[in-house]
Amino acid sequence: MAATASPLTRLAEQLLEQAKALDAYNASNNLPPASFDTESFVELPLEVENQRRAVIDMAQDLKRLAQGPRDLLFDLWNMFADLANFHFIYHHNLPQHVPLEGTTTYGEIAAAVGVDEVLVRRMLRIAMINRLFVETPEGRVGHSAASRILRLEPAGMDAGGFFIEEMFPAAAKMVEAMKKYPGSGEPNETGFNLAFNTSRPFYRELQATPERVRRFGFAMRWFTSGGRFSVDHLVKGYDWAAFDHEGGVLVDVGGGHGAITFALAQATKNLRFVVQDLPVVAAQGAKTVPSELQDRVSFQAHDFFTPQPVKGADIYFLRTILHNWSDVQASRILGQLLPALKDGSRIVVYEFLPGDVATTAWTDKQPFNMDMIQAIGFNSIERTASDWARLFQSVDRRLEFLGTRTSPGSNMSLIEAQFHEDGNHVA
Ligand SMILES: C[S@@+](CC[C@H](N)C(=O)[O-])C[C@H]1O[C@@H](n2cnc3c(N)ncnc32)[C@H](O)[C@@H]1O
Repeated sequence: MAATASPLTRLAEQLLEQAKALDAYNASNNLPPASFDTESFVELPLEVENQRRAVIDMAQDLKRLAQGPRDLLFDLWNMFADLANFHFIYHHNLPQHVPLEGTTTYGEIAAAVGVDEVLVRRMLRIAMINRLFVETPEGRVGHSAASRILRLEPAGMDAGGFFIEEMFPAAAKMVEAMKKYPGSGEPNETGFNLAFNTSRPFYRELQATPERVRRFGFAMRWFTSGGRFSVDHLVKGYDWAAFDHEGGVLVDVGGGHGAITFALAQATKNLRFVVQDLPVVAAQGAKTVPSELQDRVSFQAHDFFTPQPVKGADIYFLRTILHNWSDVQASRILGQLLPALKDGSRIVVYEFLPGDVATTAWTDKQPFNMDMIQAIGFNSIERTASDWARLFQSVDRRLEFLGTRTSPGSNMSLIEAQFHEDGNHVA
């Protein structure tokens, strides 16, 4: 009698099937097979994207099964080492010191950044285990696909810089902050506040240093590029055309440097956009409006804890805003919109949406990563669908929660509410 396949073998067999499907997709589209040298799986049809996700989830479990629980624990605990290693790479901007094509030596990199060669070699070899950079058989250094992205896309380094220089120090202080301020929903009683020795909330603290504002804004823009993060999911995932008429207005509340507004403006013809943010952000963003959008896009300095100055807009749009604020603060932000709303105005929120039950799928983890960021830096929460329903209902009975929707292949979700002047939608 044949022995029943073990979980390890079963998983490996299932994975093999999906991996072959991915290879077949590349081959039939004249794409090179996936490798660490070139970027692969950039834009995929939904079915193939689902196969890719299945491979990732199974590979992750396969690795963990093979590791066993002890190695799994060490892997977890050593994550700080990888982050410290990346900090070195970020600080010395090492991707820029490795040529796009061809290779260089550890000595040349060390001389260029003014650091000891042995130290540079140690750091790069650790990075190589994470598939950043490669060492040739001759002992020279070149790019991997991932480090090449960091060389070609400075905003990718900004994204890394935000994680490593803002959130990583704050993370180390999260538990201390929770002990010092038990149950706090205040934005200035966080790990970030202890790490940076400031009483200002994260975004206010950044305002004091325009370079930190710039880096954060560029990071946010970078997060809208590519795959499951692509802004295309938002552009295609909502009926913007229904509002694209003469006189239609969308207010992008806390719209940062305007990345989302620019994408929505490109996809519409008549809709006008007002991007609101704190003064330094709004001033930086205003300088970047593409010339063809200048008659429909404007920036405005506005604190969303004060009354909304644009009255009667069709849509008040908040992307990754409310997740940075506890329920008490988020209710205050929504409350400042109320006097500006007209009958039928929509509040459209775009956020990560963790499921209401636990998951072990690695590809479902992003909303949970974001939830950790909220706990570390903001004393806030990444809300589930039922949390959103509760939040809107608690703000005002005239707000009808219309529900959530997630475009296939997207890792963010749309959450929508509508204002009814007479409150008659209430059953
Ligand atoms: C996570 S970012 C999101 C930016 C943009 N919505 C996006 O998705 O790219 C949060 C934004 O809220 C802005 N912000 C924070 N506090 C604010 C306030 N009190 N009034 C207006 N904007 C604020 C920040 O400056 C930042 O641009």
